Amino acid sequence: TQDVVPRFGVSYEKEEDMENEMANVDRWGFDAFKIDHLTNHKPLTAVTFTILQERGLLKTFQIPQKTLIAYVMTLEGNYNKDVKYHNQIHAADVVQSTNYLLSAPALENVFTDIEILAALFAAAIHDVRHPGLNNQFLIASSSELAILYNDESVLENHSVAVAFKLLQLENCSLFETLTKKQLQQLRRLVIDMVLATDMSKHMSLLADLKTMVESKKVAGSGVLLLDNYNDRMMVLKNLVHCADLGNPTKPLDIYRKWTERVMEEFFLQGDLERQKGMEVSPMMDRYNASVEKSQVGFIDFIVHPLWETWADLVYPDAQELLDNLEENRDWYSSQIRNSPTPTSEEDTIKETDEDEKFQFEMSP
Ligand SMILES: COc1ccc(C2=NN(C3CCN(c4nc(N)nc5ccccc45)CC3)C(=O)[C@@H]3CC=CC[C@H]23)cc1OC
Ligand SMILES: [Mg+2]
Ligand SMILES: [Zn+2]
Repeated sequence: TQDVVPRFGVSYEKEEDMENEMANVDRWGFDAFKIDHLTNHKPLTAVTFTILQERGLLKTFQIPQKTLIAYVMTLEGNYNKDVKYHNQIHAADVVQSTNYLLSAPALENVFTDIEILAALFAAAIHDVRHPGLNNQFLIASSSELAILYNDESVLENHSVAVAFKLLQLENCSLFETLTKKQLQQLRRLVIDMVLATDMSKHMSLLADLKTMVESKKVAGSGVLLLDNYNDRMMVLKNLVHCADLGNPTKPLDIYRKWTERVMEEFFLQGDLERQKGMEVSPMMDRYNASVEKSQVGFIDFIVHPLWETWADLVYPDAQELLDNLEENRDWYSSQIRNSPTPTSEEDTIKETDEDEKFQFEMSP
């Protein structure tokens, strides 16, 4: 008999609080931190189980509930709880954000069930076993992982490999009910989407998205027409990439918590670089950082250009997210400790030069 599983896949004490928070699972203001607290650090299992169940994907692919729970619990256990940002709460946030973006009216009936399953699975696994250090550090320190992956998307390759390895564990064979062809298609989609979360691919991904928006083909009903595999793949890669870069588009109180965590993680890497006599990476020197300036630069150079283009693609479905982003950018800009207002022309120029320092080139 199908033994009964808990409503959200995991056990929790406060029934009412859990139901109230999970009621927001389809909203952009969903608070993954609250679910982390209510589930005793199992937010990824709760979110992934609830969303796959809600989309009817377990039924569609005949996936037993207990197999899904066993797999995602194991996956969640392979996220590093001591890492401040790239942990299971970030994974739960990206799954929930990916689900929201997939639900845009402009994308209704655009993607197949296998593509939707692949995108949600890619979001769930995309940072598993993240060490709290970036690719540049792993490469510069000749880490085992950089040697294994020849300096190419080291973290992203590692996360995909670990996630697929976990599928071979006892009672974790999540995709055993899929046909050989479905599994081949899913594996290709997942590898491509997770590898596309490597920020060194950002500029080319955005360029492809811009090209598509310029030549956007829309059916009469306003739904996007994606009539070939490459276009569908490119939109899915950008969708998960947007979810991964979604923090600044969230309600300010949630966004600020992500900023606090990512800066803690970056500063710990900076401490390690300093200890090892390496050059301390930009934004990672706790003794010489402006958190607010970093966020304004991050939004101006990376997040806004991407989200502005995404909002064009799915117009008008992402307008509220773009508004949040612009409001949040203004808030962080207003928080930049107000250096004395420059009294003359050359002071103004000097201050701008100071800001230049914050735009460092994306790694090749
Ligand atoms: C909430 O706040 C953050 C959340 C995530 C990240 C993440 N940052 N990054 C990098 C992206 C490119 N960066 C910048 N590039 C260029 N040209 N200019 C910049 C100007 C100002 C700041 C950054 C940059 C460096 C960091 C990752 O690689 C992580 C892993 C994957 C996705 C995003 C993550 C940063 C946050 O705040 C800075
Ligand atoms: Mg990543
Ligand atoms: Zn991520």
